[in-house]
Amino acid sequence: MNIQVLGCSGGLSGDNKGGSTCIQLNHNIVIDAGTGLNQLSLAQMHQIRHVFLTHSHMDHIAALPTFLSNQYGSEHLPVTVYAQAHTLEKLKTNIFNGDIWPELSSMTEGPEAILQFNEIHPGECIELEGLEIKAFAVEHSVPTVGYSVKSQGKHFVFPADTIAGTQLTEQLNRLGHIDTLMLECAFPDELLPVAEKTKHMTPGLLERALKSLEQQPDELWVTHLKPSYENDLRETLVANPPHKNTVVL
Ligand SMILES: Nc1ncnc2c1ncn2[C@@H]1O[C@@H]2COP(=O)(O)O[C@H]2[C@H]1O
Repeated sequence: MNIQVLGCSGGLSGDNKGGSTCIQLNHNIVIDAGTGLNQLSLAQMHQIRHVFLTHSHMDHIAALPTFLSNQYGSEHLPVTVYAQAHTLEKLKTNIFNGDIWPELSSMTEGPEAILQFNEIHPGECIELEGLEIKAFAVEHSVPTVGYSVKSQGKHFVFPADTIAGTQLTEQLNRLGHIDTLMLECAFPDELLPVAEKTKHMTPGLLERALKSLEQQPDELWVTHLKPSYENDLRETLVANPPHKNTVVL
């Protein structure tokens, strides 16, 4: 498994590195379609056939409409977008509605058929090209799933945007040994009330979530730092790493 984090910022980062959430699992599968997707060349974008969405928030879908339009002319159509019913419905109603962007999800015949939606349910496992991709429900401000990805004996887990709590602990414990856990940390501890309201992590909550696990992952990737607090969060996480193998992305 050669995972590439194309973007993992919790917003518009104001630098030229990465972008918002997009994780490439192999040459044709990504999780989320944030602006990090723009790290790929056009030829690489044409290879992408499967997009697994965690939830409907803009920083996770921002590049999806323009990415799909880039697919005209690609040889490998359609692109399948996997998401929960809530996310698919919001995309149809608010994005692919003929006003903001063409109604791509209704164009199912002929050369315009570049997109198909595939509803997924928490607990469902999809096998694609030697990867086992399993969705699991997490607690966020809109219906959200994380993904567990197994391939070649390795286990990568991305709980997406979420807050520490019983649901996250139970889901992660159920998944067994994790090689790489990619957990978010959006706000500093001083903004705990905002984190609680928006269902995100702070360094303190991240530490609490890790301590609640029956088994520690081999390594922790920390993501989704909100740009306004990024420097502060990096300092805190480097000074007090929540795990012995912590990488702050
Ligand atoms: N009360 C709030 N205070 C600060 N930021 C907020 C508030 N509500 C929503 N947001 C922002 O809106 C964003 C929506 O996407 P996120 O959940 O990633 O993160 C959220 C926050 O960055």
